[in-house]
Amino acid sequence: MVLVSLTPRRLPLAILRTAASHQLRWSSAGAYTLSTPFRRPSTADRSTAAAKRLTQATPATRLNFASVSNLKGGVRPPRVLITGGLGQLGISLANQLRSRYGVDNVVLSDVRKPDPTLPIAHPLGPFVYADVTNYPLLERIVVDFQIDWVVHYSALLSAVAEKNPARALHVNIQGFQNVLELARLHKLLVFCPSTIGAFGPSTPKDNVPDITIQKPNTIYGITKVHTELLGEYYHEKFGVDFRSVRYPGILSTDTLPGGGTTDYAIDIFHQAIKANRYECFLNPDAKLPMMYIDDCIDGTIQFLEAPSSQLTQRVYNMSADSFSPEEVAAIIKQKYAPGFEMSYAPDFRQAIAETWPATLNDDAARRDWGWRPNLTTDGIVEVMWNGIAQLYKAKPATIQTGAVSQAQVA
Ligand SMILES: NC(=O)C1=CN([C@@H]2O[C@H](COP(=O)(O)OP(=O)(O)OC[C@H]3O[C@@H](n4cnc5c(N)ncnc54)[C@H](O)[C@@H]3O)[C@@H](O)[C@H]2O)C=CC1
Ligand SMILES: CC(=O)[C@H](N)C(=O)O
Repeated sequence: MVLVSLTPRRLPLAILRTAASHQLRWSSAGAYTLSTPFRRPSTADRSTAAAKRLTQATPATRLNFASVSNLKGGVRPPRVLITGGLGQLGISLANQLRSRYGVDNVVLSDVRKPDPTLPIAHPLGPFVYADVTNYPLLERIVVDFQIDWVVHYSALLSAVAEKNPARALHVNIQGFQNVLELARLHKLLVFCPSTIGAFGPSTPKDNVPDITIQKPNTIYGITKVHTELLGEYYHEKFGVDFRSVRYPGILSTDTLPGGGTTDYAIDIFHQAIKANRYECFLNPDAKLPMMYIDDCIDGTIQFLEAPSSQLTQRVYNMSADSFSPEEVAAIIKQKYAPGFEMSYAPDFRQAIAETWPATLNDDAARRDWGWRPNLTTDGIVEVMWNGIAQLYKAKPATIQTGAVSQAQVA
């Protein structure tokens, strides 16, 4: 894989190229508009390539960037920095945003070197090293690349954080504070996800609303409550366009989970397809909110592009469906692998799962910015099974399995 960095001198050319070759059009109103307004794809769409789906023109309605972002006059698409960009979510978001805004307008950053087997759709797009705890380095990237939006994905997830609390505090708290300060000084839109882990043992279990008791007892949860509160503070006090959603556990086929409590829901498919058995680190009835990655990424883009004036709050629950290990195992056994055997050896992650909600209420996200998931449990299991089975058929040698998350938290 060859990676190039985009220098500021190349930016105007990059923008022109983007406008010419992608879906951007110069409108009579004197603004670049995106001829494909964000459209939530139907389930049927999912058989076609994501990039193709997002670049098909539907000229009837047009998105003027001026209405959705901090861009002056809406004269160009946003330039986006994704921190933690090589993680489970960053790669998928970058693939979609690069199809939508132009490859050079989406800068990926991380502290690890991109592995050629990662499913990066545009490997020649800009990639930079950025430790989010290093403020001057982050500022340099924001200035050099003339960044407008930061999607701040760098974080240690629940299980990894619990094993290394000091590091989690540093990365999750210092990293976010750095991004917020940059947003204040350089007028950036900041999206930083929160999680179901921002709730705790005293939160109600079911149909959990946006505003409720939040007293998590994990380091991860504590750092995410800090994210929510500090982001809201910067919004109120300094007018920073801070946005956050509480993601549930996200399931993906071609990117691996980073060491969380919900990782079993991906591992189970790898092990079922390879060995027809799985030992789960949560109890059979540990029901948690879950979502397929396409819904997560589509919803995130929809939220990023929503006019700020439409948002009645800065942090939203975002839900698709909920299931427990025994429920997903039953579907696998019934529909895909009759001989599949599931056993249970709950570890410290069970104690974390017990403090998280089983179901979320996301009415406000649906009302304010039109959030709708496409897939519920049966659909999620179907795309996971088919997608991972396909991976093993196509290129088994390159697949790192679900054991990765076990190793990370050992
Ligand atoms: N994947 C999920 O199920 C959920 C994720 N989230 C949140 O979404 C965000 C992204 O999550 P994932 O992609 O799943 O995580 P991940 O663990 O797969 O990726 C995180 C990335 O951050 C990078 N990173 C670690 N320390 C760093 C540092 N000091 N500087 C810069 N980068 C650093 C890692 O190298 C990694 O590539 C996180 O904030 C997470 O809390 C929230 C709920 C669910
Ligand atoms: C739900 C999350 O935040 C993440 N997947 C984790 O399990 O830590």
